[in-house]
Amino acid sequence: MSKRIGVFGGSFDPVHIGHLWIAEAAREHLSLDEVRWIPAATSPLKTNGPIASDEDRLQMVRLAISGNSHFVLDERELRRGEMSYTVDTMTELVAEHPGDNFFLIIGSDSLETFDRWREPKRLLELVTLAVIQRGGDPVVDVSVVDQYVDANEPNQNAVSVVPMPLIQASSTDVRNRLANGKSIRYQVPAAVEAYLHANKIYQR
Ligand SMILES: Nc1ncnc2c1ncn2[C@@H]1O[C@H](COP(=O)(O)OP(=O)(O)OP(=O)(O)O)[C@@H](O)[C@H]1O
Ligand SMILES: O=C(O)c1ccc[n+]([C@@H]2O[C@H](COP(=O)([O-])O)[C@@H](O)[C@H]2O)c1
Repeated sequence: MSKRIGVFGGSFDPVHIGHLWIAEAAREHLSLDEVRWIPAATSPLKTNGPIASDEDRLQMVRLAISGNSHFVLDERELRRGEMSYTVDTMTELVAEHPGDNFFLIIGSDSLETFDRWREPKRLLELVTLAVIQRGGDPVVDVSVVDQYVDANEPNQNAVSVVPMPLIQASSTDVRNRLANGKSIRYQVPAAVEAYLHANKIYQR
């Protein structure tokens, strides 16, 4: 039987409660069999690179998703290194899972930049975008993909918007709060909070 696989890429610098809620909402709404979490080495539009080390970001995602049998950690982008182009990752995954259906989970801010991603047209041949409206951002506008989708082609369902309460959590906010000695309790899972404090990550 073919599987429905969610792919959730991010810098996860660090992973926060918004990421977990988004992944779970997408899993439920789209009846996904699994959500594959893929920490990026360097996200192509964040060229300064992440602040925490690859190992720390990986470990925090590991802690965050532990206990959820639908969530899987996929280390391929960190192993590959350099710039993490999603089209490269999806080409590999689709070749490894012929016949399965892939859904790329992204926030509305990521969708807004989609025309600057590498090979967006080819990427849309490989996945359906599962978009989540981000709290504080303009209302999601899926028309950015229109230029890449031929209305006569079978792949018309390029985008699915996942309904869920708006969340304003962001990694930037978590990092800033830590740098200023503020509480991050309940903004990241307790195990991630303990890891950040124990290893003095993002703290001044
Ligand atoms: N609160 C949120 N609501 C909706 N989508 C989100 C939210 N937080 C993150 N995302 C999405 O999750 C994916 C991975 O996010 P990422 O790891 O870059 O964290 P971030 O919080 O966006 O980071 P930063 O604040 O440092 O830019 C992106 O597609 C992003 O749009
Ligand atoms: O492939 C691209 O060109 C591309 C451009 C921007 C972002 N992405 C991916 O989108 C995901 C979220 O990115 P970010 O910047 O919010 O961490 C992450 O997996 C990135 O690799 C991918």
